[in-house]
Amino acid sequence: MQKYLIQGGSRISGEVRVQGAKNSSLPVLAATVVCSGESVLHNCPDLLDTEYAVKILEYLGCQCRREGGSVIVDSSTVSRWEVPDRLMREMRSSIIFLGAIASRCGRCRLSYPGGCEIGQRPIDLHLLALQQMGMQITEDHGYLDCRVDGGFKGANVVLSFPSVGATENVILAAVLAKGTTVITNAAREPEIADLADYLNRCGARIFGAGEGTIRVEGVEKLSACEHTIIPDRIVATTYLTAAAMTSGSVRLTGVDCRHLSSILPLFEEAGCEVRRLPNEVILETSRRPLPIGLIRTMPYPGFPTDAQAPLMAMMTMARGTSVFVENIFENRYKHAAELQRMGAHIKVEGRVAIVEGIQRLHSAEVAATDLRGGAALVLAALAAEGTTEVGRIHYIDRGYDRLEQQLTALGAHIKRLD
Ligand SMILES: CC(=O)N[C@H]1[C@@H](OP(=O)(O)OP(=O)(O)OC[C@H]2O[C@@H](n3ccc(=O)[nH]c3=O)[C@H](O)[C@@H]2O)O[C@H](CO)[C@@H](O)[C@@H]1O
Ligand SMILES: C=C(OP(=O)(O)O)C(=O)O
Repeated sequence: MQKYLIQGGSRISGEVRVQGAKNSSLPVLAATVVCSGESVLHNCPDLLDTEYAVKILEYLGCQCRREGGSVIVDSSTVSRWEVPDRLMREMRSSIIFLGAIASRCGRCRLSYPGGCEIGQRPIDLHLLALQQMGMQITEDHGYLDCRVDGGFKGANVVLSFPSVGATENVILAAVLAKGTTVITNAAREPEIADLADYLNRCGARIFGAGEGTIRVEGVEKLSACEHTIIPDRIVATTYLTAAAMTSGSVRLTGVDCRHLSSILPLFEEAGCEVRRLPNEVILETSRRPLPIGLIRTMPYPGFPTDAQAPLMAMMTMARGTSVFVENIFENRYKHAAELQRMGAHIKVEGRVAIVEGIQRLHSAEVAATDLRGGAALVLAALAAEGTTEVGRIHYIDRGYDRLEQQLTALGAHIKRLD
């Protein structure tokens, strides 16, 4: 298993172009199944998860190729409607293929999705909504055998929680449905709006994506298009944190500041100077971070759960105490125990974590527990005294495109070892 060796103490400084968003590229790759023809997806990050999505597309019969930062998918040759268990288990986003395949083929057979263990992550909201739209589901030895005889029908879908994945699945079912679908309490994440932008370019009629109520008028046919994936707001946060923890300075290019509106003020609260330009953010600081009183994770536009672990790493070395409340996933503090190995003072009680900042973290042998928890350990190692070994970095490879190259260019001492 590969690991990182990170010699801490260097100031992170320089410019980095932020990759395309994992959480946009995965549903958009799944959505290519409902659009016949060749989709060209620019700014599509090169990650383990996008590789898995491409493997699913190829299994379904699509022709896929990568040309630099773009992935090209020709879905005119889709010939299968099932996803094997080994591919379903590789990532959470595999479940988004359910709406897409059933929409295209009227049938779909797949098992429960895998991915990082940060909570139970049921798919009840996805299944309930798709059933309301006419899907019949039979459970068969761990597989879901799904049929939509006569195709999906528009429905009024009320989500009891604004689930990102359930909203995406309903949109994919609704674009080719007969009639109109209204999603109430839809997720408002920018990645939902990006999925809708792609589909609308292909001929879909989706209104209100990015808001709490989305209306989708079903159309007969969708034709593939060219689309550029939005920047990754969590990766942007990770690089900002690296600079903030090392008294450094970083200029992020290719970002959308609107997507960082719940995040940038927290860096200011931590004492960093933050400048917002149209597609850039510059962060500078020369001192240890100040504590950020209370950080509660919330659905967008609130503070994102995916940024909780990186910010916790930063607060371990703040000049005071901070409190985190994780409201989205019930088991998303696994990184706390690893940060403690590096000297961090963290007390976890259910959904609350109290982080008492210390002067300096020290090196240790630690292991990534999930994607963002792994990123938090890399950040802690950059700021720590000595050389830290971060194991199980395949979790980090799920979501970060060339992380060590980018950090090296910013002045970090980081090596990947086999
Ligand atoms: C690929 C992708 O886009 N992943 C993101 C997506 O995950 P994902 O789409 O899985 O997250 P959801 O918004 O669905 O989950 C939020 C909460 O709802 C619960 N829930 C969800 C569906 C369901 O059927 N039943 C149910 O109870 C989940 O267990 C969780 O507690 O949004 C999360 C919340 O912003 C992010 O952390 C993930 O990075
Ligand atoms: C939890 C995450 O992703 P996924 O939903 O793909 O597991 C994440 O990106 O932090």
